[in-house]
Amino acid sequence: MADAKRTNRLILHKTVVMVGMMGAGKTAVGRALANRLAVPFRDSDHEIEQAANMTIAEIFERDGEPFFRRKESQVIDRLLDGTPCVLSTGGGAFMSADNRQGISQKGVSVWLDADLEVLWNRVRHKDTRPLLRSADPKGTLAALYEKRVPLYRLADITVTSRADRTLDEMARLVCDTLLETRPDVLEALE
Ligand SMILES: Nc1ncnc2c1ncn2[C@@H]1O[C@H](COP(=O)(O)OP(=O)(O)O)[C@@H](O)[C@H]1O
Ligand SMILES: O=C(O)C1=C[C@@H](OP(=O)(O)O)[C@@H](O)[C@H](O)C1
Ligand SMILES: [Mg+2]
Repeated sequence: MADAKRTNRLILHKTVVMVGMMGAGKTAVGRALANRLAVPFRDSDHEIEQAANMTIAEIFERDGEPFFRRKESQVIDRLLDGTPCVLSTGGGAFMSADNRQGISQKGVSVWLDADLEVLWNRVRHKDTRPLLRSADPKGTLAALYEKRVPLYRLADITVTSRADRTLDEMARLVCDTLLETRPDVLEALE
């Protein structure tokens, strides 16, 4: 596997869509994975922020969450129709049945599965996530976790994100799992 990376002979046939809770590492691992696969990296939150010239928090505040969700679905649809890339979504994107359908038809979903403590430790120091701007952010995160995990389980591939795994280790694990289980998505040329 390491050789395949070194000789740059990995061919990505379908877009890899990172899903999971806030703090799971979708953005950071997605970027490392794109680098490893030598394909473009896209992040739906970043695309929305750029198009609106506003932060996610400002969009939530001014236009509301339903507006944000519509933009999110549009961005995901558009990027799934482009050349294969790594696409990191926001934590709520996989809750929509329409988004899940588009992702499974045109790409492959990878759930970064982290437990609540790991997630909390990764999001607690930042106030950029509007849904966690509550009186009890840890309780809010826990409630979202309970509600969302059954849907994340529907993802095509699951990779466990433990506290002791680095970003590069995570990217390698996702890459190796795709190579082993999804030759229709990722191919290593001899
Ligand atoms: N496997 C990991 N090892 C170390 N730090 C990580 C790991 N995964 C995520 N992080 C860190 O946790 C924070 C949240 O990650 P991020 O990629 O923004 O998550 P998400 O996009 O899923 O909300 C970032 O500071 C990121 O660098
Ligand atoms: O879980 C969610 O509903 C959200 C997660 C965020 O992205 P990350 O999961 O990348 O933090 C961002 O899309 C928005 O704040 C809403
Ligand atoms: Mg992110």
